[in-house]
Amino acid sequence: MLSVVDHPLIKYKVSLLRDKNTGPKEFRELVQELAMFLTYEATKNLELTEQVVETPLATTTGFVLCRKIAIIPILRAGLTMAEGVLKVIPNAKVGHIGLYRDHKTLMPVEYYAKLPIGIEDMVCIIVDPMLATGNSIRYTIDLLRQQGVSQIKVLSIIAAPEGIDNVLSCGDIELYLAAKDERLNDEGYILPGLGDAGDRLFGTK
Ligand SMILES: O=P(O)(O)OC[C@H]1O[C@H](OP(=O)(O)OP(=O)(O)O)[C@H](O)[C@@H]1O
Ligand SMILES: O=c1cc[nH]c(=O)[nH]1
Ligand SMILES: [Mg+2]
Repeated sequence: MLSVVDHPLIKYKVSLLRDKNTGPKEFRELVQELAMFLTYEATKNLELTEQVVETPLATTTGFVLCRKIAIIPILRAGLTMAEGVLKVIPNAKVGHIGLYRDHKTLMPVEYYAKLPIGIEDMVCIIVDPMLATGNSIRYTIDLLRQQGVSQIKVLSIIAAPEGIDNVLSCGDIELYLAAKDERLNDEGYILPGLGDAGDRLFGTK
């Protein structure tokens, strides 16, 4: 399932993010805000159970989420998105997956993984602002499935068509995007994209 979330504020904020003159402070704030918007859309179908709640005046029916949520940021750039998701779901667990792309093969290289105990029963939300070839997200989906996870949502800000096809071919995935771009360039960067998200977030270039 693919959803390119169509909203004027998302379009406006993605445009600011793309701008090469947007500095790291504003860039980080925009990534967090866009993650919050995508979370709102991606959590619309979460299951609830009823729970009695006492207001100061009466007893009424309230609701709680049926299942625990785990946010899975792909390092480094996913970390800032995770902060945005946590603002909306503060009790979520966080499982970190450290990946970098080999510049020649464009395949992900794992350097860290720490997942919450009991993750197999949680709804997992993978976050990474850039979906280029899709290999990093695909690797993370495979890793989660090996741990027994069955419900996976993916939030990404900008995606290339090649990466979208790659991720959707994993099957039984909900993919939420803020923008679908034109293509990848020869170095595997998204066009028009926004450049290197990790470097812009953390000032490493
Ligand atoms: O869809 P893919 O082709 O796999 O590319 C996307 C990945 O590339 C970037 O990470 P990068 O490897 O630059 O590492 P970084 O986040 O540490 O900068 C980005 O944050 C994604 O994780
Ligand atoms: O365009 C791209 C592709 C991968 N990673 C990025 O940060 N940007
Ligand atoms: Mg990465």
